Amino acid sequence: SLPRRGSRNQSQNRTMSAGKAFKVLVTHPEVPQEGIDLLKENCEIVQVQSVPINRAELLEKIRGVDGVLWGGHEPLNAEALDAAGPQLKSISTMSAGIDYVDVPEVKRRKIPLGHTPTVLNTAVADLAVGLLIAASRRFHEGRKTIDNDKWENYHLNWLLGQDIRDSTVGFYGFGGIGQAIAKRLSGFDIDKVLYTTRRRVHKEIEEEFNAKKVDFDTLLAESDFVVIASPLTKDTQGVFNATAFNKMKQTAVLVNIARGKIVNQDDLYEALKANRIFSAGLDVTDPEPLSPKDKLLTLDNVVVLPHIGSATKRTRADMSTIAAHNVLRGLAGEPMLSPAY
Ligand SMILES: O=C(O)C(=O)CO
Repeated sequence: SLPRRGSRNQSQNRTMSAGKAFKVLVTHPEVPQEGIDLLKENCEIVQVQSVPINRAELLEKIRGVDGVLWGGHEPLNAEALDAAGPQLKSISTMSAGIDYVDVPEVKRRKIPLGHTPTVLNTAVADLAVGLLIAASRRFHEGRKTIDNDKWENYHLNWLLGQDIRDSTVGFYGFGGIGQAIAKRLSGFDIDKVLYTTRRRVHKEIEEEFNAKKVDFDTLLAESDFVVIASPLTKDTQGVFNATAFNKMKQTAVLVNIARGKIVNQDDLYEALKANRIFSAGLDVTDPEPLSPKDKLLTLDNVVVLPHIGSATKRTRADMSTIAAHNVLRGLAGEPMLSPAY
C-alpha cells in the first residue's frame, strides 16, 4: 500500500519547506501523470521528450539532477551516472526487472535504487494465464487455419490441445508474479505446483498453493506447464536450452513472461519445430523488438506477444506512483518503498 499524502514525516517536511529544492529527471515523456504529479509537489522536473528515447537528449538532461525516474528500459550505466554528476542521490526505475541497470555501478556510487515490483504482479499474471491457455489450446494455429481456408472441424481430432485440469505446473522462479499466476490457476483444477528457486518460499505459501520446491531437472521432467517467472541474471541467462527442452515432456507447454534471454531462442525454435515440446507462449523474446522475419514466427505452435505484461492503464499508473515515491524517499534520505538492492 502507498504512503498517504498527508502522512509525511519530518525529513519529507524539510524537503517540502525547502520548496522545489530538488531537480528530478523523468527519462520518458509518457510516464503516467500520477507519478509526475507526486514529484511536482517537491521537485522541479526535467523530462526527456523523444520517443524512442534519444540517448544524447537523456545524457544532456540528466546533468546536475538530484533524482531520476528512469521510465524506459534503456541501459542505466556508468555513462548515464557520469553524465548526471556526483550530486545524484536517488533513482527509481519504472519496472520490476532491472536487468538493464548496471547495479554494481549504482551501488558503488552509493545511490539508492528503487524499482516497481508487486504492483504489476496481477497484470503480468493475467497475461501469463492467457498465454498458457492460448499456447495449450493452439490459438495461433487455429486462427491461421481460418486465414488459410483450412477450417477442418469435420476431423474429430482437429486442433486438440492440452488440458489444464489435473496438470502439474512448474514455476521457474516463484516470487510475487509466479504466486499470482498460481493463485489464478488454482481455479483451473490443477493437480500440483512445483517450483525451482534459489531460496525456499515460506511454508504457508507452499501450503496455500500445494507447492513443492524441486531441482531444475525434476521441474522439467514432471511439469505439464513450465512457467518462467524469474529475473534475468547471469545465473538464469540461457538456462532453457536444448538440454533443458530434451528433459521436458513432449506434451509440455512453456510460458515465458520474464525475460527473453532466459531462453536460448534458437534451441526453443528447434524444440518446437521438432515437436520436442508441445508449444510455447511468450511475452518476451530475444531480442526485443523481434524481427517480423524471425524464424520463430513461422511456427504454428508458438504464441508471441510484444512484451505487454504490465501494459494496463492502471498498472502503469501504479508503477509511476511507486517509482515517484521511491525517488522522493531517496531524496529525503529515507528507505525506498521498493529498494532494488
Ligand atoms: O517491469 C518489468 O520488468 C517489465 O518487464 C514490464 O514492463
